[in-house]
Amino acid sequence: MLTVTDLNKAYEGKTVLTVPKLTVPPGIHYFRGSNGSGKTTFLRIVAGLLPFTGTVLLDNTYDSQRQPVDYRLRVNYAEAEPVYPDFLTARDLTAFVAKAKRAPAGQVDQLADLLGVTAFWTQPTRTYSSGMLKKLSLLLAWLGRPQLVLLDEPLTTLDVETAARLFDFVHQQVRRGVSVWLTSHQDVALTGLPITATWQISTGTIHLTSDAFTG
Ligand SMILES: Nc1ncnc2c1ncn2[C@@H]1O[C@H](COP(=O)(O)OP(=O)(O)OP(=O)(O)O)[C@@H](O)[C@H]1O
Repeated sequence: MLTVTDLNKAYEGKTVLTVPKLTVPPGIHYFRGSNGSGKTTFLRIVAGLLPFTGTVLLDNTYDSQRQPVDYRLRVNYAEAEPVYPDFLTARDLTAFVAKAKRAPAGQVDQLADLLGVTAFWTQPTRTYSSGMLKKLSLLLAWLGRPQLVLLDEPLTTLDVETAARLFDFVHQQVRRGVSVWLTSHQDVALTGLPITATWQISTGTIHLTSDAFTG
């Protein structure tokens, strides 16, 4: 469903990631790697948020750089450590992203209830704990009708009850055909999700480590 070709990413002239060719089928994909290996860089590239050279193509149709609007309607991303303008509330940010992502009616309320964001809906984000910021970022990542949702470290700072509800919801979405990629320094088995394949990011590139492809 997603193909990466001739990817090269450098920061300040120093290459951190080189991926000659990578094809990731639908399903739940786990990207692991040590600190600084390039997981966030890779997810941000796939999310269409970082400049790079090469091609990222969704479903052999949507090029992240040539058709950024169509592409980003289909690929959503939740940051590992979300940062928002501190005067905005969950309600403000959700309204903005819901419009951009063309969220269907009722979706915002459903997700806000699921993730417990309703409890601090009108508070400015400067008053949020790290877990509250995480819940908001996870809500934003499901808005619209994404085909691929990228979750960077979804387990960190999330309370156990919310995590259970989130991963139950993720599993439902996967059964409906949505693909999910995630990174985690914690045991990914904690998500309870059936992982399609695990990928290792190291020495500046990406390799498949286990190939279940059961999805
Ligand atoms: N804005 C930046 N400017 C310069 N170098 C950067 C920048 N962002 C990341 N890097 C470098 O790119 C490499 C990959 O970083 P990245 O954040 O993608 O790693 P990561 O695998 O997500 O790490 P972690 O597990 O610690 O979150 C690191 O060497 C890092 O120092």
